[in-house]
This record gives sequence, structure tokens and C-alpha cells, in this order.
Amino acid sequence: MASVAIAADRTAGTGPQDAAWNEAVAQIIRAGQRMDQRGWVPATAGNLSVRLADGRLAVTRSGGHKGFLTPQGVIEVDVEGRALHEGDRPSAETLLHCQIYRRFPGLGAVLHGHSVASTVLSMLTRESSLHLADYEVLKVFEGQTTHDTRLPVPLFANDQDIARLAREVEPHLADMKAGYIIRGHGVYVWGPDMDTALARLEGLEFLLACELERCKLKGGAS
Ligand SMILES: CSC[C@@H](O)[C@@H](O)C(=O)COP(=O)(O)O
Ligand SMILES: [Zn+2]
Repeated sequence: MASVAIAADRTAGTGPQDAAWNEAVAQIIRAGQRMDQRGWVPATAGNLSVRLADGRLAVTRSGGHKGFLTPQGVIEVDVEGRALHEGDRPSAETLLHCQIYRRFPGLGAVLHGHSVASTVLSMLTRESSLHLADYEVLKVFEGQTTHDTRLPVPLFANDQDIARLAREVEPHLADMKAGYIIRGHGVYVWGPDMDTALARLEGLEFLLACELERCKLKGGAS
């Protein structure tokens, strides 16, 4: 992924200054732009994070537009999701990112977006998962080698209490192959690095868009 120029004069309290941190910030900015171009982060929706090789966590600041991030829009948190620099307010959903990093030690990036397809499809069914089957693009997910498979994408009730939502998600995380969806809200997807996480998000969103089209043609949810 190409680098984004990082301003040298960071303001106090916005995080560390070093090459690895700046690269993580650049990846988050680029990914936010990509997600915005695809219409997956309307208004101030979505949040993005990177885990650096030394274990530091870089996450988007709460409330900003993720398509117009600057270096000041990315801040450092600890493994519990607490800002390390006074005055910083990390994403309201930081706990969900931290939970995923804790569960998967090799993980490098977590992405959350609010696409139309994930929002609408998750509100059309009462099932506890959406199922994606027979699509070639399923091979974008880890361990998938054929279209001839059926991947569940778990659905969880939306909740403004993120700690409670994290407790709902926790028992299911280890088995997830393609991320998960919060009903009427959006998707969480991850990968060993930002490029892979973005590819998986793009794959999942493509598949959800296909499912939405099929629903429209059939006149109901699958
Ligand atoms: C447009 S409101 C969206 C928020 O409530 C939330 O779901 C979200 O994705 C962004 O929150 P943020 O705190 O900026 O990371
Ligand atoms: Zn959200």
C-alpha cells in the first residue's frame, strides 16, 4: 500500500512519532479513503485500527469522517481500549477492536464499516447468521479454496453498550471465517495486515451486495 505523507509537527497528546507508527497511520488513512470511496463509511460511521509489530494499537479517533482522516485522527490505545494520551477520545467501538486483537494474536488490522448491504440484509432476517454459498469470491477468506462451500456470517443485535455487545460476540469469534455483522449497523472484518483486511472487507461487501441484489430479484430475504 502506498504511503501517505505524515505531517512532522504532530500536536501534543495525539500519539507517538516514529516510522512504524507513521506507517500504521498512513495505512489507516488510505484504508479510510478507500472505504469512503466505496460508500461504506457514511457521515462519521466506521472505525479502523492497526496493531503494530511491537504490540501498540493505533485506532481512529471518535466522531471524525473516516474518508478525511489526518494523522491527528489516529490515536494510541492500550489493550483495554484506553487512550494512552490525555485528551484523546478513541472510537466508541474500540473495545470490539481490542477483543479481536486479543483473540487472534497474529492479527494486524481491523476494519468496521456501515454499508447499505450489511445494514439492509441484516434487518431483513431474524436468523442468527447470513450464509454465503457458491460464490467464487468466498476464496478471499482465510482457508477457503473453493466456491463450493457455505460460510456463515454471524449476526448480533445492535447495542450502544459496547462492552455488552463484546460479551455477546466473544464466544463466537474463534469460529468466524468472514467477520461478523451487527444488525442494522455494519460489519467487522480483520486480517494479518491492512491489505488483507481490506481485501476481505471488499470481498465480504461484494458478496453482501450480491445477496442484496438476489433478494430484490426474489422479493425477499434468503
Ligand atoms: C454515524 S454514527 C456511527 C457510530 O455510532 C459508530 O457506529 C461508528 O461506527 C463510528 O463511531 P466512532 O466513535 O467514530 O468510531
Ligand atoms: Zn459503527
